[in-house]
Amino acid sequence: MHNILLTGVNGQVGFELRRSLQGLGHVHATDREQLDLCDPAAIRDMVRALKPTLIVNPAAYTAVDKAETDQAAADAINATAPAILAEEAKRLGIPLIHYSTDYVYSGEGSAPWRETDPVAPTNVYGASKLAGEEAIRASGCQHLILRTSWVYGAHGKNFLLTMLKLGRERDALNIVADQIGAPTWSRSIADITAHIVAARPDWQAVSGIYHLVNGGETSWHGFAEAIFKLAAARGEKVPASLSGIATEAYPTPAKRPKNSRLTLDKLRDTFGLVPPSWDTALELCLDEVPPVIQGQ
Ligand SMILES: NC(=O)C1=CN([C@@H]2O[C@H](COP(=O)(O)OP(=O)(O)OC[C@H]3O[C@@H](n4cnc5c(N)ncnc54)[C@H](OP(=O)(O)O)[C@@H]3O)[C@@H](O)[C@H]2O)C=CC1
Ligand SMILES: Cc1cn([C@H]2C[C@H](O)[C@@H](COP(=O)(O)OP(=O)(O)O[C@H]3O[C@@H](C)C(=O)[C@@H](O)[C@H]3O)O2)c(=O)[nH]c1=O
Ligand SMILES: [Mg+2]
Repeated sequence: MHNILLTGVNGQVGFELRRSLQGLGHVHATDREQLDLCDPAAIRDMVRALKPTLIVNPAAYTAVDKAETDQAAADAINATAPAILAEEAKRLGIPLIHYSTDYVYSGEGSAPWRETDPVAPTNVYGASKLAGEEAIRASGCQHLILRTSWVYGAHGKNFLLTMLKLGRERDALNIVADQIGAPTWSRSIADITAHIVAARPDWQAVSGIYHLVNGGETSWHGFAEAIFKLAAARGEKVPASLSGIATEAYPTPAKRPKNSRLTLDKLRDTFGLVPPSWDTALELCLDEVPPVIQGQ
């Protein structure tokens, strides 16, 4: 029976982890009020009082554009907090499961990234997440760093829910078509995390970085097309026009990688786990988002 310390329970992945980790032990789920990750002493006190057998840390500073002008906060939550969790995990001799991002890669080229490829983040958020990864590795604790991408779900702030809302409000949408990656359902991330824990791996032997995304690839424009196809089929209003545009035509404070393709070979070869394709996951997720039909 595990005694699991879970952070960021109100986030997309944290919300699903609370559900997926049940049955593996007691889940001590914390939100920002119960455990403020900007407070290193609070993190240490919490871990030392709870004496968990596993720490799972999906909490993060995820506002990519805001991070460009808010680096101190991004670093505190994405780099310093994981460093302290890792130090405490090392002291207790327990594993830490942490989440990272496709935004650690440069985005150059078109070949799918492998976990061993060089990293070169192009924005503050990506750099802060990379610093978190490095601190965990340097701590020497048993760890899984699960790099995911383009996370969405029925809860929280994400591209799926933004598209459904904009689709109701606007007749025309322009969406970037030259950033390629895998939209990933928060539930897929949580379920696969739970499968790994349930398999009781030799944590020392499996410690390292793994990609964990839904299968296949598309652009944000392709993702939006799939969302509106499914939304239209259930009677929701969708935009009359959906255009694919170049990244340069959608200026944002943070630079985003164009190539976010991530191979899943290591996850499959190590744990025998193969996440569903992104379009299958999207259909399953939409089943849980109630349709908004105007005039009803
Ligand atoms: N979202 C995405 O598209 C992607 C996410 N990832 C990574 O996956 C993981 C999960 O992301 P996701 O679930 O989408 O993130 P969310 O932004 O949905 O959730 C993050 C959670 O972290 C919490 N948090 C932020 N600051 C603090 C703090 N100081 N103390 C305690 N809690 C805090 C937030 O709390 P509050 O609700 O109070 O703000 C929120 O509940 C993260 O590591 C992220 O970097 C990787 C690739 C893509
Ligand atoms: C709303 C909107 C977005 N876009 C583009 C901007 C961007 O390139 C893409 C996605 O927009 P978002 O604001 O969701 O992007 P963003 O929040 O940067 O998403 C990223 O979040 C972090 C936390 C990660 O780790 C990444 O994997 C990735 O999911 O769509 C349009 O082209 N048109 C639009 O109308
Ligand atoms: Mg976002």
